[in-house]
Amino acid sequence: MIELRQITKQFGQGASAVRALDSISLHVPEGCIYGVVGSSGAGKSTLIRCVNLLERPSSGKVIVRGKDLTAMAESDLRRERRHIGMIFQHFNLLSSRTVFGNIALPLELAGMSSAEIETMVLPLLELTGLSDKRNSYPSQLSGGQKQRVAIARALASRPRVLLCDEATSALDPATTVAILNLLKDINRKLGLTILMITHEMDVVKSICDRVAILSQGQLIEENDVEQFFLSPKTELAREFVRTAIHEKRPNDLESGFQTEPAPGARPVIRITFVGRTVGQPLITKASRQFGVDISIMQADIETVNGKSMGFLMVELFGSETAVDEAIKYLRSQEVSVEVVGYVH
Ligand SMILES: Nc1ncnc2c1ncn2[C@@H]1O[C@H](COP(=O)(O)OP(=O)(O)OP(=O)(O)O)[C@@H](O)[C@H]1O
Repeated sequence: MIELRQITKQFGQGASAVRALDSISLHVPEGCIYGVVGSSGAGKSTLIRCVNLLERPSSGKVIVRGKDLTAMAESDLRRERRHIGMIFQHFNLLSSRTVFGNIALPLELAGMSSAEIETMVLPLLELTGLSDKRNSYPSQLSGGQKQRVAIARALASRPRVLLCDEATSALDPATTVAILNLLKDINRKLGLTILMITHEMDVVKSICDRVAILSQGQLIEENDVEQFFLSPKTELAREFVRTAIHEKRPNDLESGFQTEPAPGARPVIRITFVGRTVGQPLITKASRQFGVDISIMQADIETVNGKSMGFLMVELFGSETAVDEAIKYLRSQEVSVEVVGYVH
């Protein structure tokens, strides 16, 4: 549905030039909720603004619904943009218009009659839970309600794609959950493809099907969200996963932790698995079968895109051979096993 091919964006020239995006290619399949995460300055806003050409890439192609936007004349591009809705961190509502008036705006600009507008806006008010607020002004609304208006307005022109630029970053945690649930609901009910950029891994954990990591303008890792949580490949991805599962670093839990093996040091391993019940029998089996004592340093069950995932960090006590055998056994099971270090 959305395809970026080798997108590069450079701001400025010469010595002061900033390469905000460096040859980014990604594909967002139809109906997918796709999250792009990255630290501040990684290029997230530039990336999402390139999708509807609010920012024109320096090179590369942007293909949405099979059409190359980068090759379009301005008038065709304006028409095509109607199929691409967008919401922002600070809502961007018109303060002089009511909730109804804000949602109706794109329809008025498209030249629709009042009767047509009414029939389109009323279901959107209902979908976003705003029916009782139709005559309120933005200043009378909470942040969550303002974002609901922005979502309804973005949906008014019946887009096939919704771009979300840090849509929950200005909201408190409970309101964030409500807005994410609304986006998931819209994705399911309308089959809308959603591309969201965020610096919050909790957002990815809650609703995304796929995720990409942006770092210094480059896309360094991309995966199905479950696989991403099971086995992140880069250090930055591991760090993002750690924040999402609120995992403490082993050296904060145990003194004498080190990353390199040493004689007499006990391995610390992280076991990640899908499903609530997988972890416990495996630990018991490994312990019994190989005569290894297993001490749990931390354990957590998280819901990742609707599925339960378990995250265990354990310390293994036993002879070197027994410990190696136990790790080998765990690796042969349907869990992800990573030796994160050693404790003296
Ligand atoms: N209009 C511009 N002119 C010059 N440099 C820019 C412009 N817009 C962005 N940049 C630079 O491009 C890089 C990426 O910025 P961008 O805003 O896309 O990052 P971001 O990941 O969205 O960051 P944040 O999370 O802090 O908003 C930064 O180094 C930024 O300073």
